[in-house]
Amino acid sequence: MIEIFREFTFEAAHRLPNVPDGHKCARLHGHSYRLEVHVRGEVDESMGWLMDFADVKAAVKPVIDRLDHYYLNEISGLENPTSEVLAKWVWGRLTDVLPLSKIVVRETCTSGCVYRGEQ
Ligand SMILES: Nc1nc2c(c(=O)[nH]1)N=C([C@H](O)[C@H](O)COP(=O)(O)OP(=O)(O)OP(=O)(O)O)CN2
Ligand SMILES: [Zn+2]
Repeated sequence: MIEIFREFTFEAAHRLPNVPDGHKCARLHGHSYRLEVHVRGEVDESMGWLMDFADVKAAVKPVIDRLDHYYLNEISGLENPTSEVLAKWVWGRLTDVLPLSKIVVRETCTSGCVYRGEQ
């Protein structure tokens, strides 16, 4: 078993509607999000790879296109767009097309979320 990953970036705005009064994240703001999509499986011996990185990119493109330069709160399922909710949402959009092992969402250089599916 081996794991490969590809990293993506997108810009998006959000606010967190359920935080306590006065919390800064209740205000509209934006992030340069970074998204890692990890897939796992066996190496194809003749190719020497699990799958082509380009195929990972192609599978994730519709997800990035749905998020990039949007107001996340307006997207169905992202009404409360925390990193955790976003990671699960991405997993849900990709689980039928890629052998996922992990989704990593980074909101900032220092904060993010890792989702490994329901285990
Ligand atoms: N568990 C979570 N906590 C927070 C989330 C989240 O998605 N999950 N999101 C936020 C905000 O979106 C915020 O914009 C990012 O948080 P934070 O790292 O605290 O922001 P800063 O870069 O401004 O951090 P400072 O250390 O205050 O500079 C908040 N929490
Ligand atoms: Zn934020």
